[in-house]
Formats: sequence, structure tokens, C-alpha cells
Amino acid sequence: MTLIAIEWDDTAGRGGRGAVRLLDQTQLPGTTAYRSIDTTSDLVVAIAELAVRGAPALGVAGALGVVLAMDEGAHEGWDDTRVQAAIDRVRHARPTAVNLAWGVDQVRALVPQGRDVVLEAARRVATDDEAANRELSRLGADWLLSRIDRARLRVLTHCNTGSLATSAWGTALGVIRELHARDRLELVYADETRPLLQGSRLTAFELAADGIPHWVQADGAAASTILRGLVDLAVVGADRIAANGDAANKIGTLGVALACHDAGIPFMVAAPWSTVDLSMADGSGIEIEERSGEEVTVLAGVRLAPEVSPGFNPAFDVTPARLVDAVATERGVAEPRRGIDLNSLS
Ligand SMILES: CSC[C@H]1O[C@H](OP(=O)(O)O)[C@H](O)[C@@H]1O
Repeated sequence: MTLIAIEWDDTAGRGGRGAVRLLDQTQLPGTTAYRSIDTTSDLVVAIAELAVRGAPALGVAGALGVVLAMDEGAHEGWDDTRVQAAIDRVRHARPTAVNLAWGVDQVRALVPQGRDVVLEAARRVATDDEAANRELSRLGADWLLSRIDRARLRVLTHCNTGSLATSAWGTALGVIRELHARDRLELVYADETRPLLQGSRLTAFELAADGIPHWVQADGAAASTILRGLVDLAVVGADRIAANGDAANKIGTLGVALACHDAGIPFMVAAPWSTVDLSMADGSGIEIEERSGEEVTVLAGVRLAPEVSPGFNPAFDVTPARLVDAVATERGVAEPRRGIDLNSLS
């Protein structure tokens, strides 16, 4: 399945000035609905609500947000200061995924060259991400197949890292798709990924559409699935990877890595180079987004916990490099656990 999570629509928006068209992931898998967004404030809301989500898709959102700010400024008569302030609001809509700021920064320097130059550059962020996803998936699959002696691999993954989190192919789900394409995949265990259920709602949706055999499992089952020998590896995405290989990803990833380490099976992070942050020597400085506790205590509008019980809801955790066997990028595969960090690919 190739769903487009977010793209520019030249025919939409007020006065036909164009708009961001995004697939509203808060309504999947039950409802396929799109948002047409032509203001930066509405884009910030969509990012905060995870209507658009996933590190690489946020990179595209950031880049297109610059176009929105320019168009909005032209329509509203904003001076450059107000345009830049609107761009900054997009850039800071979520803190953990480096890709959002990276996407903005890829195109904001081109603003003086005019809106069409910026739009072309923003669209190139998406096409470059797709190419990167394909290459990292090939390299990741090669690395796994060269180290695991089994006809078809049993894979565990966490959160969603497919078309809905990227520009189409996917990162960890891209590696899974590559293994499937080579007829080297037996099945996938997809963690449901509480509290927002990106795994059961989105990854399972994509795997089912691709005809890839899979189970959806409770996050709490992951360690047991791994230590019972039911999978050969785990592959996950990332939101920010420090130079030493410390990797921020959806909450619950750290537990998967610890179990893989204890079981002696590979733990792979798959991410484009746009997710690597070499300005950070290690992951100690990565800001972890704290989201509303109601995402934990309320499910589908039904309160699960007593009113007096607040929800603790860090949206990400950081897996230390000592637990990361491989980081598959389009520039190659680093091996942080063996001391081959991301600087080796720069
Ligand atoms: C392809 S990386 C996707 C990455 O982003 C997810 O976070 P969120 O759903 O909150 O945007 C999760 O960490 C995934 O691994």
C-alpha cells in the first residue's frame, strides 16, 4: 500500500493559492478523511494532534509549513517578522523528532528567492525522503539477511513507520516491505503501541493492505515474545538519533531493545539521515515530548482510570547505543553497539 500522508495540493486553499493536503491519521483505520490546510495555525494543530505524524512525514510538514507561512503572509499583508514567527511556530510544534525542524530549515533559507522556489524545495524534501527510505530499506535488509541464518525472518516492530510516517515506502516498515518483496519474511509482530495505538491502528492497517502476515500484540507482550524465541529481530524507527547511536523513538522501544539484548537477537533502528542529529554527541539532551495524561487514562472517549488518577505520558524514550546493533540509513549501516557510530557515515 502506498498512502500519501502529506502533500501539497495546488488546487486547494483560499483563493486557490494551494494548501497542504494530509490524511487525518487520528481517524484511521475506520475512516479515511483528509484535511486541507492553508494556514500555519491549522498545520500546528494537525501536527500537535498527530493528524500528521512520524518523523519523516513531519519533515515534509515542516518544509510545506514554510510555503503556508509565505502564502498566508502575502494574503494577510504580514511583514517578514510575522512570516518568520509563523514559521517558528511550525518548527516548534513538537520537540522530539529532529525532522520537523530539519524540514523547516531545509527551505526557510530560500524564502528570499520566492515562494515557487520554496515550494519546489519543499516537494523535494518528500521525494528525497522516499529515495532515502528505499535505500535504507535495502541496506537494512541486506544487513539482517547476512547475519540471520533463516529462510524467512520473524520480525517485531513498534509504533508505525510505514507510508503514514514517511513519504511512502517507510523506514522500519520499509525494511519489512523489502524482506517481504524478497520472499524473506515469515511474519510480523506489531506492538499495538499505547496510548495512541499507532501499531494496531496504522501498522496493522498497512501490513494487512500489503498482505503481510502479522499479529497485533499488547506492548506488554513484546519482551515475552522476544525471550520465547518467537522472533529473529526487532526493527523500529526513530525520531532523533545522536552521533553515538542513542536513539529516541516511541515510548516502549527501550523495553524492546532490552529484551533483544537479553535474548541475543538483533535490534535495528531504521531511519533516514534526516533523523540523525550529529550536533548531539549522545541522547542525554534529547527533549522528550510530554503529552496529555488523558491520552493514557481515556480511551475512545471512555475514562479508564479514576478521575483522581493522573496519566504519566512521555511520548518517547531513548534507547542507549549499547543496545543498538544497527542503524540502517541511506548512507550505510552503523553499528553503535560495536562502537561504529553515526559519525562513521557522515
Ligand atoms: C518513521 S519514524 C516514525 C516514528 O514517529 C513516531 O512517533 P509519533 O507517532 O509520535 O510521530 C514513532 O516514534 C515512530 O517510530
